[in-house]
Amino acid sequence: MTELQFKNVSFAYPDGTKALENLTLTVPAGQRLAIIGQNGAGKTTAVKLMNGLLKPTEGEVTVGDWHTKDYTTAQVSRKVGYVFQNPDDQIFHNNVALEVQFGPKNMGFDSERVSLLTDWAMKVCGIYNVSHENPYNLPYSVRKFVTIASVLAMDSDVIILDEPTAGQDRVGLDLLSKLLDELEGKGKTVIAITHDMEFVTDYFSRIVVMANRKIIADDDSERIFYNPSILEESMLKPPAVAKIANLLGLEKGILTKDQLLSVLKERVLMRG
Ligand SMILES: Nc1ncnc2c1ncn2[C@@H]1O[C@H](COP(=O)(O)OP(=O)(O)OP(=O)(O)O)[C@@H](O)[C@H]1O
Repeated sequence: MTELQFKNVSFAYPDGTKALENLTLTVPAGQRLAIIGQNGAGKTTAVKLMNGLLKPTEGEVTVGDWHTKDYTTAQVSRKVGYVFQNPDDQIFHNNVALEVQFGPKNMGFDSERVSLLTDWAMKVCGIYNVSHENPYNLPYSVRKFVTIASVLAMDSDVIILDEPTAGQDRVGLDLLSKLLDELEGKGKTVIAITHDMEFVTDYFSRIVVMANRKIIADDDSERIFYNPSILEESMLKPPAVAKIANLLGLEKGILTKDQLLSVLKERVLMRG
């Protein structure tokens, strides 16, 4: 199992744009972590450093006992899979099964392992029944699951999901929820970048907030979404449930629909 570490990491793009300043972060193996923050805060840059697509300008990024700067992107991505925000940046086969098989085949896995991983990945991503389709004949939301399956099939210890809920309806969200449980059961680390605050509060116990190239908070959702200074600095909007609870003058810490309902029911019962 693979721990990820950033030690005093800064990064500037070749044109001189400073995207990250002095990030220090440890993600233990098997953890589920959400990275949130305004546009341009540095989230995508940070995860590209995790899977070796980018190398730190200063500081160290380690994946297990590897310093990413000593390894190629192909080598690091065997340990840290990255599902891009836009599936169309990632799909290049004209058949779903071929697309999902490509990674494990390319990694030299034997044919039995390729077939087991491909079948498992297509099933958990709900695309088994479209395995013979051209991905480009499928809706965006399903293409996104094709790219998730392609990364899962490579069996990396760490999986990064960039905006997984974008364009997903209730069916897609249910699938994602089951997928997260499945990955947790397998001991995989899952790191999601997202602007979907309901998704964060429903599924992630650890949240890293980025603003202006830095990590400004690393905590649970209650301490983040009920902390006005973090919300102001990051310009984040709390989930709708927290806003409603606030308007109703309910106690702090309510973040999910279930929590809200149970507090409201309790109050109704107390009145009755
Ligand atoms: N290839 C690039 N060349 C130069 N600057 C870049 C490049 N990619 C990103 N940047 C800049 O780096 C900074 C951090 O961008 P990044 O994409 O990491 O932010 P983000 O938090 O992921 O934003 P978003 O939520 O919009 O995806 C921004 O100022 C962005 O304009």
